[in-house]
Amino acid sequence: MSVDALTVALATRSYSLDVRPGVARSWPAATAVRQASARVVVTNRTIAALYPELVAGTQCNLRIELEDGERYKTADSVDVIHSALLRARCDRKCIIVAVGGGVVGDTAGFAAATYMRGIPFIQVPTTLLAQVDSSIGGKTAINHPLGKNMIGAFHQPSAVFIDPLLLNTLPDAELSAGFAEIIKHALIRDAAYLDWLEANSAGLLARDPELLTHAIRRSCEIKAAIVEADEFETGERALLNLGHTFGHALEAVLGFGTWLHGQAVGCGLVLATDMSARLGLIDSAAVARVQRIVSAFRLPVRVPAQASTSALVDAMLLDKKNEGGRVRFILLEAIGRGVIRPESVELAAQVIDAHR
Ligand SMILES: NC(=O)c1ccc[n+]([C@@H]2O[C@H](COP(=O)([O-])OP(=O)(O)OC[C@H]3O[C@@H](n4cnc5c(N)ncnc54)[C@H](O)[C@@H]3O)[C@@H](O)[C@H]2O)c1
Ligand SMILES: O=C(O)C(=O)C[C@@H](O)[C@H](O)[C@H](O)COP(=O)(O)O
Ligand SMILES: [Zn+2]
Repeated sequence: MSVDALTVALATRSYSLDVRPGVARSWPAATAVRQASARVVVTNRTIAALYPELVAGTQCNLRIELEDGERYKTADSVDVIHSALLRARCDRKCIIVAVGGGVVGDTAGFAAATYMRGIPFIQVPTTLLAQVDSSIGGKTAINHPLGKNMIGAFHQPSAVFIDPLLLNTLPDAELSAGFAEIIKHALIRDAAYLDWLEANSAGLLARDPELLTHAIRRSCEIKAAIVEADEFETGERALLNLGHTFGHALEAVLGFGTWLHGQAVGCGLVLATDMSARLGLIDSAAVARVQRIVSAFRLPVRVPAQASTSALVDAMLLDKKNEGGRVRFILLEAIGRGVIRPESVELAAQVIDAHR
């Protein structure tokens, strides 16, 4: 496996994405960590049991273990973090180190964004999904009972340590979930990457280290470039939401944690491609192809019966991309080329019904 450092170069500052086997252990050496008044590791019980050396020891002044799961990506968990920081008298120079998947990263990141109006944090992502997507770009959020990621802030990490070796312990379903975001990156930006993913699905699912490292690197490059161009999602960053208008609605309607985020996004990618075909933007052969690829990575492609179409449409009406009462969808003009368009929810409802 190769050694790679990528950079996210924002208008105001830059930070590195260090992609390397074993790099997770070097988070205490990061400049931001060395300069901090105290180091607060936020993780969950599963990670703390699997990787005690990453989340304890002399490098860590305080460790906060959250409950594991999407249903704990809540205001209560943020309160647990804030209360622990206050009890330990942490000042504005302390740093939060998020060691975990997207749930830990989003929750700890939002706690960092809001504690004393903002303290620094770094990301040590431990799932494939977090390594290719959620640890990069500074979107932090918690869920509200009425909608996904409804309460949040843009707060960029000071550094990201991406260690592919941590994926050895990841359950198969969680690995597959990460591929939903990877397929998304290919669909919006890089047709050749999709060809490569299609040709290498078996090796990637078998966790071939060379293939996995290539996918992590390519996805990080795509996400970093989009975030650099549009940090606060005033334009093209919304492309990273391909599959999410449907996906977030599925997560909320099924109940947070019933489907993994990646599973909901996988199904959402098929629905968004079908919607694009119905609008004449893309060939209908693309729908069958995207469905085949999503299935090959062991992700769902059918909308479950318990999520009614009307409930899904109601959830889509709450999407953060909506403007002036119009639902904005991310669609495909071609494989490798995403586009953002307001469209009717009636068409979205037809698409949902066609994929029961
Ligand atoms: N901020 C963003 O830009 C962004 C992007 C994509 C997704 N997200 C969010 O990320 C969340 C999903 O993240 P996720 O897929 O990482 O789920 P997750 O954080 O729930 O982690 C998945 C499961 O794997 C376990 N786990 C983590 N690392 C492990 C390891 N190395 N070995 C064994 N088990 C491990 C976790 O304890 C958990 O049970 C969603 O809430 C989603 O909304 C945010
Ligand atoms: O970074 C982004 O921008 C994304 O949209 C990445 C998505 O994969 C991620 O799930 C994100 O949290 C969704 O953002 P939201 O604004 O729709 O809540
Ligand atoms: Zn996502």
